[in-house]
Amino acid sequence: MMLVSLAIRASLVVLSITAFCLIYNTFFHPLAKFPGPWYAAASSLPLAVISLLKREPQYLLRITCKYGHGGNIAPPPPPPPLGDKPIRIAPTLLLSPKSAHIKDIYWDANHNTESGLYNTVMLGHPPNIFTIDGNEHRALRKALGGPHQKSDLISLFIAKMTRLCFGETWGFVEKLIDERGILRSFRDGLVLFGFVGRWRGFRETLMVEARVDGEPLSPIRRRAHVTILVMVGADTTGTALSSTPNYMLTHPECLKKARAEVDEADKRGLLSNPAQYEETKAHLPYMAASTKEGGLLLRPPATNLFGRVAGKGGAKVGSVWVPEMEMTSNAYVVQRDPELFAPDPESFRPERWLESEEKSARMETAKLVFGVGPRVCLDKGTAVPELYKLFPEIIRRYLVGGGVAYNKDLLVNLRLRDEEWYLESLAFKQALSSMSAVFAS
Ligand code: HEM
Repeated sequence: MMLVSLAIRASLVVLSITAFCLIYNTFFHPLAKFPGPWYAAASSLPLAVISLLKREPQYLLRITCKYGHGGNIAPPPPPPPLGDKPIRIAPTLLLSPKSAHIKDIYWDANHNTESGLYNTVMLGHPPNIFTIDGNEHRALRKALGGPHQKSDLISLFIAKMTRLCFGETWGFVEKLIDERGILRSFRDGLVLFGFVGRWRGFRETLMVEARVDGEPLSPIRRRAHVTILVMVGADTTGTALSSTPNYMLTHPECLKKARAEVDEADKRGLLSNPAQYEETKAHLPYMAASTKEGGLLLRPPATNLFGRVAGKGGAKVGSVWVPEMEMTSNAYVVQRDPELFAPDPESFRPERWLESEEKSARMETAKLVFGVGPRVCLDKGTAVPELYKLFPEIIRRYLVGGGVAYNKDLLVNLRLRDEEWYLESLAFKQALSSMSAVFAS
């Protein structure tokens, strides 16, 4: 009996606290005046559930069209304008739909504190590059960044694909495996990562914060950072790499154009082996435009909510003053702004990048795919060249055909285009391995 009455009392306390929070969040919170769905204002749980259902980018796009004009108006027929006012997508979080506001949120050092959205422990124990602030963050970027040589990897990838597709095995020894299942675990964890980050109550009350102390680059921290780099670098780049072929395969006319361009440049001797970043930019404009359009614009691999906390005194986002709360933008939303990408913000149309330099420059300002400001992607400088180099090489070496539903199940059928090139590269590799055998003995 006593237990029952205790349970009833506990339930009443929980209910009262919940009711208080809902009422406070909806009517008395500093962000109460900002438009947005009522349930988003009341609790952060709906956003967490939407993330769990894997519908967040589409949801954000829909509600920015509906509420981003400063009021609750019905969206006009397509393409609906995004509006230019920040909207409330969780009790303490505002989302700005306008690309013009990206600089207001991400560039000002005064707002360079990352919001609680990052505190999920999924990207390793804090403090890590995503959670530390100020000078320590700057020093860590310097230590973790640095020049990389990716051309060798492109050649290696082409060689591996050739071997895989044309008779030889991958071979465990050469480690073409997901070492210790790191990427699989990362991907498996993403759903929870998104859920925990968005549901503030869970994050702040139920999560036990684990901290690893010591110097920024102590051995244990260094290992944690390397794991972060592998996780955040490989899956994003892989997604961007597969999105462009995905679009190309479903738009055969684009694939044909790209192939003609690559063949022509190849015939004129303009491409090294493998094609270099500068060569793609200079001689393969259509190919470059397709990479920008598919893997980076329409399917930004990181459509996360990269929240910042407005610093002391608040932040001016466009014409709106935001109090000292969390604010964010979203690549999937701003990169579909009909004002910049009209008349077809949803279509895969690489030609839009080739219409005029002025238009292209304007569209570039909407790109949030790698983040912006002091926390811009650490390895953007090598991820972009990698994208520009690999796909022309695949087109150059293989005939690509296949069917698609979704990147996850993208099946590609590669057929060798140039038998002679394959035999030559095989002979070259054999010569190399006998040479190394000689050196080893
Ligand atoms: C197409 C590929 C990639 C995309 C789309 C991408 C996207 C992003 C985005 C949007 C951010 C900003 C997050 C924020 O505002 O907090 C970011 C940060 C970061 N990225 Fe990337 N990334 C890519 C490749 C890579 C690679 C290859 C690496 C390294 C191996 C890497 C390492 C990092 C790190 C360490 C940060 C945190 C930087 C900081 O907070 O100072 N990324 N990335």
